[in-house]
Amino acid sequence: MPCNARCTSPLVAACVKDFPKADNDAIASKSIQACLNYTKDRLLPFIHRGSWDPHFDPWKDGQNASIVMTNGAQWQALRSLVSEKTLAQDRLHSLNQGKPVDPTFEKQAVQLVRTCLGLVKGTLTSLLDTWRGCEQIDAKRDMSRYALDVLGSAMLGQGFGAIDGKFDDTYRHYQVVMAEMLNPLYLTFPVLERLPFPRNLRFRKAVDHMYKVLEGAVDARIQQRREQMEAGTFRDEPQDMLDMMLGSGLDPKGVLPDGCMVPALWIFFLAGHDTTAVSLAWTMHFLAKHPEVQEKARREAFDVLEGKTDPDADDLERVPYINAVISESLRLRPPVYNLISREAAVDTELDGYAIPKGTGISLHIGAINRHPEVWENPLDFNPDRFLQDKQPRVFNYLPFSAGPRRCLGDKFSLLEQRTLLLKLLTQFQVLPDGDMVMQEDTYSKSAISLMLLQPEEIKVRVQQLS
Ligand code: HEM
Repeated sequence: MPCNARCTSPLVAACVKDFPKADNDAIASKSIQACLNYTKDRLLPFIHRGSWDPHFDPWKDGQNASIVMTNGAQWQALRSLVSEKTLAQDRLHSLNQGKPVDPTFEKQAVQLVRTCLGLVKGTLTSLLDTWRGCEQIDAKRDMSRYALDVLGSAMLGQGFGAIDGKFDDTYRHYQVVMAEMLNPLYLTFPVLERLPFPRNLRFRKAVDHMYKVLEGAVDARIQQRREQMEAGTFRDEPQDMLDMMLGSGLDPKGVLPDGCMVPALWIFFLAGHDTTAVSLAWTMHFLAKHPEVQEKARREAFDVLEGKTDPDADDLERVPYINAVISESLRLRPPVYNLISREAAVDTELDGYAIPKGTGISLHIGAINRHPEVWENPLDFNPDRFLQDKQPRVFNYLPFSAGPRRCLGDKFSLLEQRTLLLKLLTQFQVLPDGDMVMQEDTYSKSAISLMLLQPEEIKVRVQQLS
Protein backbone atom coordinates (compact mmCIF):
# COMPACT_ATOMS: atom_id res chain seq x y z
CA MET A 1 0.00 0.00 0.00
CA PRO A 2 1.59 3.31 -1.01
CA CYS A 3 1.66 6.32 1.30
CA ASN A 4 0.39 9.71 0.35
CA ALA A 5 1.95 12.94 1.47
CA ARG A 6 -0.48 13.82 4.23
CA CYS A 7 -0.84 10.49 5.84
CA THR A 8 2.04 8.18 6.35
CA SER A 9 0.63 4.76 6.88
CA PRO A 10 3.62 2.47 6.54
CA LEU A 11 2.61 0.76 9.74
CA VAL A 12 -0.78 -0.06 8.33
CA ALA A 13 0.87 -1.29 5.16
CA ALA A 14 3.23 -3.37 7.22
CA CYS A 15 0.33 -4.78 9.22
CA VAL A 16 -1.52 -5.93 6.16
CA LYS A 17 1.58 -7.72 4.96
CA ASP A 18 3.09 -9.03 8.15
CA PHE A 19 0.43 -9.68 10.74
CA PRO A 20 -0.70 -13.26 11.18
CA LYS A 21 -4.43 -13.67 10.77
CA ALA A 22 -5.12 -13.56 14.48
CA ASP A 23 -3.63 -10.12 14.80
CA ASN A 24 -5.49 -8.85 11.81
CA ASP A 25 -8.63 -9.89 13.66
CA ALA A 26 -7.50 -8.03 16.73
CA ILE A 27 -6.78 -4.92 14.75
CA ALA A 28 -9.92 -5.09 12.72
CA SER A 29 -12.31 -5.83 15.53
CA LYS A 30 -10.82 -3.72 18.28
CA SER A 31 -8.86 -0.99 16.68
CA ILE A 32 -10.41 0.35 13.56
CA GLN A 33 -12.61 3.12 14.69
CA ALA A 34 -14.33 6.08 13.13
CA CYS A 35 -12.55 9.25 12.12
CA LEU A 36 -12.93 10.74 15.58
CA ASN A 37 -9.67 9.01 16.35
CA TYR A 38 -6.61 11.09 16.98
CA THR A 39 -4.80 11.93 13.85
CA LYS A 40 -1.45 13.55 13.84
CA ASP A 41 -3.04 16.79 12.57
CA ARG A 42 -5.01 17.01 15.79
CA LEU A 43 -1.89 17.08 17.88
CA LEU A 44 -0.95 20.45 16.48
CA PRO A 45 -1.76 22.71 19.41
CA PHE A 46 0.91 21.49 21.74
CA ILE A 47 3.63 21.18 19.18
CA HIS A 48 3.06 24.30 17.14
CA ARG A 49 2.70 27.51 19.01
CA GLY A 50 0.84 29.11 16.16
CA SER A 51 -1.82 26.49 15.72
CA TRP A 52 -4.49 28.61 17.34
CA ASP A 53 -3.85 31.25 14.72
CA PRO A 54 -6.32 30.68 11.82
CA HIS A 55 -3.61 31.74 9.30
CA PHE A 56 -1.07 29.24 10.58
CA ASP A 57 -0.31 26.47 8.10
CA PRO A 58 1.80 23.76 9.68
CA TRP A 59 2.29 22.05 6.34
CA LYS A 60 3.97 25.07 4.79
CA ASP A 61 7.62 24.32 4.15
CA GLY A 62 9.94 25.16 6.98
CA GLN A 63 7.22 26.23 9.41
CA ASN A 64 8.28 24.59 12.63
CA ALA A 65 8.23 21.16 11.07
CA SER A 66 8.52 18.45 13.68
CA ILE A 67 9.08 14.77 13.27
CA VAL A 68 5.75 13.72 14.72
CA MET A 69 3.71 16.14 12.64
CA THR A 70 5.22 15.60 9.22
CA ASN A 71 4.66 12.90 6.67
CA GLY A 72 6.23 11.67 3.46
CA ALA A 73 9.50 13.13 2.25
CA GLN A 74 9.58 15.93 4.84
CA TRP A 75 9.24 13.40 7.67
CA GLN A 76 11.86 11.12 6.14
CA ALA A 77 14.40 13.92 5.87
CA LEU A 78 13.79 15.04 9.46
CA ARG A 79 13.79 11.53 10.86
CA SER A 80 17.15 10.66 9.35
CA LEU A 81 18.67 13.94 10.49
CA VAL A 82 17.32 13.72 14.03
CA SER A 83 18.11 10.06 14.46
CA GLU A 84 21.57 10.50 13.00
CA LYS A 85 22.28 13.20 15.52
CA THR A 86 20.93 11.67 18.67
CA LEU A 87 21.22 8.57 20.75
CA ALA A 88 18.48 7.04 18.65
CA GLN A 89 20.37 6.21 15.52
CA ASP A 90 21.04 2.72 14.36
CA ARG A 91 24.79 3.11 14.28
CA LEU A 92 24.82 3.45 18.03
CA HIS A 93 23.03 0.16 18.11
CA SER A 94 25.72 -1.36 15.87
CA LEU A 95 28.23 0.06 18.28
CA ASN A 96 26.67 -1.91 21.11
CA GLN A 97 26.67 -5.02 18.95
CA GLY A 98 30.35 -4.65 18.15
CA LYS A 99 29.71 -4.04 14.44
CA PRO A 100 31.96 -1.63 12.48
CA VAL A 101 30.90 2.03 12.53
CA ASP A 102 32.10 5.30 11.07
CA PRO A 103 35.10 6.26 13.28
CA THR A 104 34.24 9.99 13.61
CA PHE A 105 30.75 9.14 14.60
CA GLU A 106 31.91 6.36 16.89
CA LYS A 107 34.02 8.79 18.88
CA GLN A 108 31.07 11.15 19.32
CA ALA A 109 28.59 8.42 20.16
CA VAL A 110 30.82 6.71 22.71
CA GLN A 111 31.41 10.05 24.37
CA LEU A 112 27.69 10.81 24.41
CA VAL A 113 26.71 7.46 25.89
CA ARG A 114 29.29 7.96 28.59
CA THR A 115 28.12 11.48 29.33
CA CYS A 116 24.48 10.45 29.36
CA LEU A 117 25.19 7.53 31.66
CA GLY A 118 26.99 9.91 33.99
CA LEU A 119 23.95 12.19 34.01
CA VAL A 120 21.54 9.31 34.58
CA LYS A 121 23.66 8.04 37.47
CA GLY A 122 23.71 11.45 39.17
CA THR A 123 19.94 11.77 38.93
CA LEU A 124 19.44 8.22 40.10
CA THR A 125 21.66 8.62 43.14
CA SER A 126 19.59 11.65 44.20
CA LEU A 127 16.39 9.68 43.73
CA LEU A 128 17.52 6.64 45.73
CA ASP A 129 18.77 8.95 48.50
CA THR A 130 15.24 10.31 48.89
CA TRP A 131 14.02 6.73 49.45
CA ARG A 132 16.33 5.93 52.35
CA GLY A 133 14.33 5.70 55.54
CA CYS A 134 11.04 5.78 53.59
CA GLU A 135 8.60 2.95 54.04
CA GLN A 136 6.18 3.58 51.27
CA ILE A 137 6.99 5.32 48.00
CA ASP A 138 4.82 6.74 45.27
CA ALA A 139 6.42 4.95 42.32
CA LYS A 140 4.36 6.73 39.69
CA ARG A 141 5.33 10.16 41.00
CA ASP A 142 8.99 9.32 41.58
CA MET A 143 9.52 7.64 38.23
CA SER A 144 8.00 10.68 36.57
CA ARG A 145 10.46 12.96 38.37
CA TYR A 146 13.39 10.69 37.55
CA ALA A 147 12.47 10.45 33.84
CA LEU A 148 12.03 14.21 33.54
CA ASP A 149 15.35 15.09 35.14
CA VAL A 150 17.16 12.44 33.08
CA LEU A 151 15.62 13.74 29.88
CA GLY A 152 16.43 17.34 30.80
CA SER A 153 20.06 16.40 31.44
CA ALA A 154 20.45 14.25 28.35
CA MET A 155 18.76 16.73 26.04
CA LEU A 156 19.81 20.10 27.39
CA GLY A 157 22.39 19.40 30.07
CA GLN A 158 20.02 20.65 32.80
CA GLY A 159 17.41 18.93 35.01
CA PHE A 160 14.09 20.49 36.01
CA GLY A 161 14.64 20.28 39.74
CA ALA A 162 11.99 17.56 39.82
CA ILE A 163 13.77 15.07 42.09
CA ASP A 164 15.20 17.52 44.56
CA GLY A 165 11.73 19.03 44.91
CA LYS A 166 12.66 22.52 43.72
CA PHE A 167 9.99 22.27 41.03
CA ASP A 168 10.88 25.40 39.20
CA ASP A 169 8.31 27.34 37.24
CA THR A 170 9.06 25.31 34.14
CA TYR A 171 7.95 22.11 35.78
CA ARG A 172 4.57 23.68 36.59
CA HIS A 173 4.05 24.84 33.00
CA TYR A 174 5.24 21.52 31.68
CA GLN A 175 2.61 19.73 33.76
CA VAL A 176 -0.14 21.94 32.31
CA VAL A 177 0.97 21.00 28.79
CA MET A 178 1.14 17.30 29.63
CA ALA A 179 -2.29 17.33 31.24
CA GLU A 180 -3.98 19.21 28.41
CA MET A 181 -2.25 18.14 25.24
CA LEU A 182 -4.51 15.19 24.51
CA ASN A 183 -7.73 16.66 25.83
CA PRO A 184 -10.29 14.64 23.85
CA LEU A 185 -12.73 17.53 23.51
CA TYR A 186 -10.13 19.75 21.90
CA LEU A 187 -8.70 16.96 19.79
CA THR A 188 -12.13 16.24 18.38
CA PHE A 189 -13.05 19.90 17.85
CA PRO A 190 -9.73 21.68 17.30
CA VAL A 191 -11.54 24.90 16.47
CA LEU A 192 -12.29 25.26 20.21
CA GLU A 193 -8.58 25.85 20.67
CA ARG A 194 -8.96 29.30 19.14
CA LEU A 195 -11.58 30.57 21.57
CA PRO A 196 -10.64 32.70 24.58
CA PHE A 197 -11.52 30.11 27.24
CA PRO A 198 -9.52 30.23 30.50
CA ARG A 199 -8.26 26.72 29.72
CA ASN A 200 -6.93 27.90 26.36
CA LEU A 201 -5.20 30.93 27.85
CA ARG A 202 -3.53 28.78 30.47
CA PHE A 203 -2.51 26.21 27.90
CA ARG A 204 -1.07 28.78 25.48
CA LYS A 205 0.85 30.42 28.31
CA ALA A 206 2.33 27.07 29.29
CA VAL A 207 3.25 26.15 25.69
CA ASP A 208 4.80 29.62 25.21
CA HIS A 209 6.79 29.19 28.39
CA MET A 210 8.13 25.82 27.25
CA TYR A 211 9.11 27.25 23.86
CA LYS A 212 10.96 30.07 25.58
CA VAL A 213 12.83 27.61 27.81
CA LEU A 214 13.91 25.55 24.82
CA GLU A 215 14.83 28.60 22.71
CA GLY A 216 16.70 29.95 25.73
CA ALA A 217 18.64 26.71 26.10
CA VAL A 218 19.70 26.84 22.44
CA ASP A 219 20.72 30.53 22.67
CA ALA A 220 22.63 29.93 25.90
CA ARG A 221 24.54 27.04 24.32
CA ILE A 222 25.46 29.13 21.27
CA GLN A 223 26.63 31.95 23.51
CA GLN A 224 28.66 29.53 25.63
CA ARG A 225 30.30 28.12 22.48
CA ARG A 226 31.06 31.60 21.21
CA GLU A 227 32.84 32.45 24.46
CA GLN A 228 34.71 29.15 24.44
CA MET A 229 35.80 29.65 20.84
CA GLU A 230 37.08 33.13 21.64
CA ALA A 231 38.98 31.76 24.62
CA GLY A 232 40.25 28.81 22.54
CA THR A 233 38.70 26.31 24.95
CA PHE A 234 35.91 24.97 22.72
CA ARG A 235 36.07 21.16 22.34
CA ASP A 236 33.97 19.58 19.66
CA GLU A 237 32.74 16.72 21.84
CA PRO A 238 28.97 16.60 22.32
CA GLN A 239 27.86 16.62 25.94
CA ASP A 240 24.17 16.10 25.28
CA MET A 241 21.68 15.72 22.45
CA LEU A 242 21.46 19.46 21.93
CA ASP A 243 25.19 19.51 21.15
CA MET A 244 24.70 16.65 18.68
CA MET A 245 21.87 18.43 16.89
CA LEU A 246 23.73 21.75 16.83
CA GLY A 247 26.72 20.18 15.11
CA SER A 248 29.98 21.97 15.78
CA GLY A 249 29.10 25.52 14.70
CA LEU A 250 27.33 28.61 16.00
CA ASP A 251 24.16 28.36 13.93
CA PRO A 252 21.07 27.99 16.21
CA LYS A 253 19.32 25.83 13.63
CA GLY A 254 22.20 23.35 13.87
CA VAL A 255 22.07 20.49 11.40
CA LEU A 256 18.28 20.74 10.97
CA PRO A 257 16.22 22.77 8.50
CA ASP A 258 15.11 26.26 9.57
CA GLY A 259 12.63 26.35 12.44
CA CYS A 260 12.98 22.67 13.32
CA MET A 261 15.33 22.74 16.31
CA VAL A 262 12.83 23.71 19.03
CA PRO A 263 10.04 21.38 17.81
CA ALA A 264 12.61 18.56 17.69
CA LEU A 265 13.64 19.20 21.30
CA TRP A 266 10.02 19.58 22.35
CA ILE A 267 9.02 16.28 20.80
CA PHE A 268 11.69 14.40 22.67
CA PHE A 269 10.26 15.68 25.94
CA LEU A 270 6.66 14.98 25.05
CA ALA A 271 7.35 11.53 23.64
CA GLY A 272 10.07 10.46 26.03
CA HIS A 273 9.00 11.51 29.49
CA ASP A 274 5.68 10.00 30.54
CA THR A 275 6.26 6.87 28.46
CA THR A 276 9.46 5.90 30.25
CA ALA A 277 8.10 6.99 33.63
CA VAL A 278 4.97 4.86 33.31
CA SER A 279 6.97 1.87 32.11
CA LEU A 280 9.29 2.07 35.12
CA ALA A 281 6.39 2.50 37.53
CA TRP A 282 4.69 -0.64 36.18
CA THR A 283 7.97 -2.55 36.41
CA MET A 284 8.27 -1.59 40.10
CA HIS A 285 4.73 -2.86 40.54
CA PHE A 286 5.51 -6.21 38.90
CA LEU A 287 8.73 -6.61 40.90
CA ALA A 288 6.78 -6.10 44.11
CA LYS A 289 4.11 -8.53 43.04
CA HIS A 290 6.52 -11.26 41.87
CA PRO A 291 9.26 -11.69 44.49
CA GLU A 292 10.77 -14.70 42.65
CA VAL A 293 11.29 -12.55 39.53
CA GLN A 294 12.76 -9.79 41.67
CA GLU A 295 15.21 -12.20 43.30
CA LYS A 296 16.40 -13.57 39.95
CA ALA A 297 16.86 -10.04 38.60
CA ARG A 298 18.73 -9.05 41.77
CA ARG A 299 21.12 -11.98 41.43
CA GLU A 300 21.88 -10.90 37.87
CA ALA A 301 22.43 -7.30 38.99
CA PHE A 302 24.90 -8.35 41.74
CA ASP A 303 26.73 -10.68 39.32
CA VAL A 304 27.13 -8.01 36.69
CA LEU A 305 28.12 -5.17 39.00
CA GLU A 306 30.67 -7.28 40.91
CA GLY A 307 30.71 -4.91 43.87
CA LYS A 308 30.56 -1.64 41.89
CA THR A 309 27.83 0.86 42.80
CA ASP A 310 27.22 2.12 39.27
CA PRO A 311 26.88 0.21 36.00
CA ASP A 312 28.96 1.18 32.98
CA ALA A 313 27.89 0.96 29.34
CA ASP A 314 29.15 -2.65 29.01
CA ASP A 315 27.27 -3.78 32.12
CA LEU A 316 24.03 -2.59 30.57
CA GLU A 317 24.54 -5.01 27.69
CA ARG A 318 25.01 -7.98 30.02
CA VAL A 319 21.64 -8.11 31.77
CA PRO A 320 19.40 -10.38 29.69
CA TYR A 321 17.04 -11.19 32.55
CA ILE A 322 16.55 -7.57 33.62
CA ASN A 323 15.97 -6.75 29.99
CA ALA A 324 13.35 -9.50 29.82
CA VAL A 325 11.63 -8.08 32.91
CA ILE A 326 11.40 -4.68 31.21
CA SER A 327 10.16 -6.28 27.96
CA GLU A 328 7.48 -8.24 29.78
CA SER A 329 6.32 -5.18 31.69
CA LEU A 330 6.13 -3.27 28.38
CA ARG A 331 4.16 -6.15 26.85
CA LEU A 332 1.52 -6.34 29.56
CA ARG A 333 1.29 -2.62 30.27
CA PRO A 334 2.50 -0.81 27.15
CA PRO A 335 2.61 2.89 28.07
CA VAL A 336 1.35 3.82 24.58
CA TYR A 337 -1.72 1.64 24.64
CA ASN A 338 -3.46 2.95 21.57
CA LEU A 339 -1.29 4.07 18.73
CA ILE A 340 -1.87 7.57 17.44
CA SER A 341 -4.10 6.96 14.48
CA ARG A 342 -3.24 7.15 10.85
CA GLU A 343 -5.55 7.63 7.92
CA ALA A 344 -5.75 4.95 5.24
CA ALA A 345 -3.71 6.26 2.33
CA VAL A 346 -5.80 4.42 -0.27
CA ASP A 347 -8.98 2.34 -0.34
CA THR A 348 -7.98 -1.00 1.11
CA GLU A 349 -9.17 -4.10 2.92
CA LEU A 350 -7.94 -5.48 6.20
CA ASP A 351 -8.92 -9.03 7.00
CA GLY A 352 -12.26 -8.74 5.21
CA TYR A 353 -13.08 -5.25 6.43
CA ALA A 354 -13.31 -2.60 3.73
CA ILE A 355 -11.36 0.49 4.68
CA PRO A 356 -12.05 3.51 2.51
CA LYS A 357 -9.28 5.98 1.90
CA GLY A 358 -9.13 8.56 4.68
CA THR A 359 -10.53 6.27 7.41
CA GLY A 360 -8.90 6.81 10.78
CA ILE A 361 -7.12 3.67 11.93
CA SER A 362 -5.81 3.21 15.41
CA LEU A 363 -3.78 0.16 16.33
CA HIS A 364 -4.61 -1.29 19.71
CA ILE A 365 -1.14 -2.11 21.00
CA GLY A 366 -2.55 -3.42 24.27
CA ALA A 367 -4.69 -6.03 22.46
CA ILE A 368 -1.90 -7.12 20.11
CA ASN A 369 0.62 -7.51 22.94
CA ARG A 370 -1.75 -9.90 24.73
CA HIS A 371 -3.33 -11.75 21.86
CA PRO A 372 -4.00 -15.34 23.05
CA GLU A 373 -3.17 -16.84 19.66
CA VAL A 374 0.26 -15.27 19.75
CA TRP A 375 1.17 -15.36 23.44
CA GLU A 376 0.91 -18.37 25.72
CA ASN A 377 -0.96 -17.48 28.92
CA PRO A 378 -0.95 -13.86 27.76
CA LEU A 379 -2.07 -12.36 31.07
CA ASP A 380 0.72 -13.97 33.12
CA PHE A 381 3.77 -11.90 33.98
CA ASN A 382 6.52 -14.17 32.73
CA PRO A 383 9.83 -12.52 31.69
CA ASP A 384 11.24 -15.94 30.69
CA ARG A 385 9.15 -15.84 27.53
CA PHE A 386 11.62 -13.25 26.20
CA LEU A 387 14.57 -15.55 26.83
CA GLN A 388 13.29 -18.44 24.75
CA ASP A 389 14.80 -19.23 21.36
CA LYS A 390 11.63 -18.39 19.50
CA GLN A 391 11.13 -14.67 19.89
CA PRO A 392 7.93 -12.79 19.00
CA ARG A 393 7.71 -11.47 15.47
CA VAL A 394 8.22 -7.75 15.18
CA PHE A 395 4.56 -6.94 14.61
CA ASN A 396 3.33 -9.13 17.45
CA TYR A 397 5.04 -7.03 20.07
CA LEU A 398 4.51 -3.32 19.68
CA PRO A 399 5.33 -1.25 22.77
CA PHE A 400 7.60 0.94 20.66
CA SER A 401 5.48 0.47 17.52
CA ALA A 402 7.18 -0.97 14.44
CA GLY A 403 8.07 -0.11 10.89
CA PRO A 404 9.57 3.14 9.70
CA ARG A 405 7.84 5.22 12.37
CA ARG A 406 9.03 3.08 15.24
CA CYS A 407 9.92 5.00 18.39
CA LEU A 408 13.10 7.02 18.05
CA GLY A 409 13.90 6.94 21.74
CA ASP A 410 13.59 3.21 22.45
CA LYS A 411 17.31 2.61 22.99
CA PHE A 412 17.64 5.68 25.12
CA SER A 413 14.65 4.69 27.24
CA LEU A 414 15.94 1.13 27.70
CA LEU A 415 19.34 2.45 28.75
CA GLU A 416 17.65 4.66 31.32
CA GLN A 417 15.44 1.84 32.60
CA ARG A 418 18.21 -0.75 32.86
CA THR A 419 20.43 1.70 34.73
CA LEU A 420 17.71 2.35 37.26
CA LEU A 421 16.89 -1.32 37.79
CA LEU A 422 20.51 -2.40 38.18
CA LYS A 423 21.16 0.13 40.87
CA LEU A 424 17.78 -0.19 42.56
CA LEU A 425 17.96 -3.97 42.84
CA THR A 426 21.37 -3.95 44.50
CA GLN A 427 20.27 -1.42 47.10
CA PHE A 428 16.58 -1.99 47.82
CA GLN A 429 13.98 -4.66 48.06
CA VAL A 430 10.63 -3.70 46.52
CA LEU A 431 7.59 -4.95 48.42
CA PRO A 432 3.85 -4.82 47.78
CA ASP A 433 1.82 -2.10 49.38
CA GLY A 434 -1.81 -2.93 50.04
CA ASP A 435 -3.95 -4.55 47.40
CA MET A 436 -1.89 -4.57 44.21
CA VAL A 437 -4.68 -6.17 42.21
CA MET A 438 -6.76 -3.08 42.88
CA GLN A 439 -3.96 -0.88 41.57
CA GLU A 440 -3.88 -2.79 38.32
CA ASP A 441 -7.52 -2.07 37.76
CA THR A 442 -7.66 1.62 38.46
CA TYR A 443 -6.49 3.65 35.55
CA SER A 444 -6.16 7.37 35.49
CA LYS A 445 -9.09 9.04 33.79
CA SER A 446 -7.03 12.01 32.72
CA ALA A 447 -7.07 13.02 29.06
CA ILE A 448 -3.61 11.74 28.41
CA SER A 449 -4.55 8.31 29.67
CA LEU A 450 -6.78 7.82 26.64
CA MET A 451 -3.66 7.06 24.67
CA LEU A 452 -1.15 6.32 27.40
CA LEU A 453 -2.15 3.64 29.84
CA GLN A 454 -1.61 5.45 33.09
CA PRO A 455 -2.23 3.83 36.44
CA GLU A 456 -4.13 6.03 38.86
CA GLU A 457 -1.31 5.45 41.29
CA ILE A 458 1.40 2.89 41.97
CA LYS A 459 2.56 2.68 45.53
CA VAL A 460 5.14 0.18 46.71
CA ARG A 461 7.19 -0.28 49.85
CA VAL A 462 10.97 -0.28 49.73
CA GLN A 463 13.41 -1.76 52.21
CA GLN A 464 17.11 -0.98 52.09
CA LEU A 465 19.21 -4.13 51.70
CA SER A 466 21.64 -4.67 54.54
C1 HEM B 1 9.03 3.24 27.39
C2 HEM B 1 9.28 4.34 26.70
C3 HEM B 1 8.69 4.66 25.35
C4 HEM B 1 7.62 4.08 24.68
C5 HEM B 1 6.74 2.93 25.16
C6 HEM B 1 7.49 4.76 23.41
C7 HEM B 1 6.55 4.44 22.44
C8 HEM B 1 6.47 5.05 21.21
C9 HEM B 1 5.54 4.66 20.17
C10 HEM B 1 4.51 3.55 20.29
C11 HEM B 1 5.78 5.46 19.10
C12 HEM B 1 5.09 5.40 17.75
C13 HEM B 1 3.97 6.42 17.62
C14 HEM B 1 3.31 6.33 16.29
O1 HEM B 1 3.64 5.44 15.50
O2 HEM B 1 2.46 7.15 16.04
C15 HEM B 1 6.83 6.38 19.45
C16 HEM B 1 7.33 7.36 18.61
C17 HEM B 1 8.31 8.26 18.99
N1 HEM B 1 9.02 8.25 20.17
FE1 HEM B 1 8.80 6.94 21.69
N2 HEM B 1 8.43 5.74 23.33
C18 HEM B 1 9.19 5.72 24.48
C19 HEM B 1 10.26 6.53 24.79
C20 HEM B 1 10.74 7.54 23.99
C21 HEM B 1 11.86 8.39 24.34
C22 HEM B 1 12.69 8.30 25.63
C23 HEM B 1 11.99 9.29 23.32
C24 HEM B 1 13.00 10.39 23.15
C25 HEM B 1 13.91 10.75 24.01
C26 HEM B 1 10.97 8.98 22.31
C27 HEM B 1 10.82 9.65 21.12
C28 HEM B 1 9.92 9.29 20.13
C29 HEM B 1 9.77 10.02 18.87
C30 HEM B 1 10.57 11.26 18.44
C31 HEM B 1 8.77 9.37 18.14
C32 HEM B 1 8.21 9.75 16.78
C33 HEM B 1 8.89 8.96 15.68
C34 HEM B 1 8.36 9.28 14.29
O3 HEM B 1 7.21 9.72 14.15
O4 HEM B 1 9.14 9.07 13.35
N3 HEM B 1 10.24 7.91 22.77
N4 HEM B 1 7.25 6.09 20.74
